[in-house]
Amino acid sequence: MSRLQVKVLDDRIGRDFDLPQRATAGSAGIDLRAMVETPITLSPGDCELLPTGLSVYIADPNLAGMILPRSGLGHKHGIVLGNLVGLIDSDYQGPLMMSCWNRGTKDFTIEPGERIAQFVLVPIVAAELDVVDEFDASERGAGGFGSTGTA
Ligand SMILES: O=c1ccn([C@H]2C[C@H](O)[C@@H](COP(=O)(O)OP(=O)(O)OP(=O)(O)O)O2)c(=O)[nH]1
Ligand SMILES: [Mg+2]
Repeated sequence: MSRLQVKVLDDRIGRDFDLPQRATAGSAGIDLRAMVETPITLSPGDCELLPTGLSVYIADPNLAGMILPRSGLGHKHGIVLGNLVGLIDSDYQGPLMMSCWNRGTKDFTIEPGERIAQFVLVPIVAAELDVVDEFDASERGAGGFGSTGTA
């Protein structure tokens, strides 16, 4: 288990709402709460930047954070992320924000403290770019975008 530094920016966390945590011991993600002041209704197509009430400092450049949708909200209600996936740099120390997008067909109301997305830590391979004139030949070469067929 790794450690992650977190600042609580909203005093309702720890008082009215638990600090975000894993729903089960094996959960990959930590659910993030929408720390809005009042319920917010997203009409179909609406996208709002919502605070999590937290900032995190990952510190290790070999790690990054990702904010991902929750599958139940995404599949059943069309509530996903406006940036599809949020990527959190290891040196970012600002407020952790969620871009929340209603890609569905009905209004959806988010209550203060509702868990609407999840945070995961992932390893990063930081590569330097080596400029070359030719690549060593590979089996695929430049084929892509369906070049191998579907069967
Ligand atoms: O869903 C997100 C995505 C990003 N961030 C924060 C953390 C991240 O480290 C920073 C910058 O994100 P990114 O690099 O994706 O955005 P950018 O548009 O390239 O901004 P910048 O020029 O600041 O890098 O914004 C969030 O809080 N939530
Ligand atoms: Mg950037």
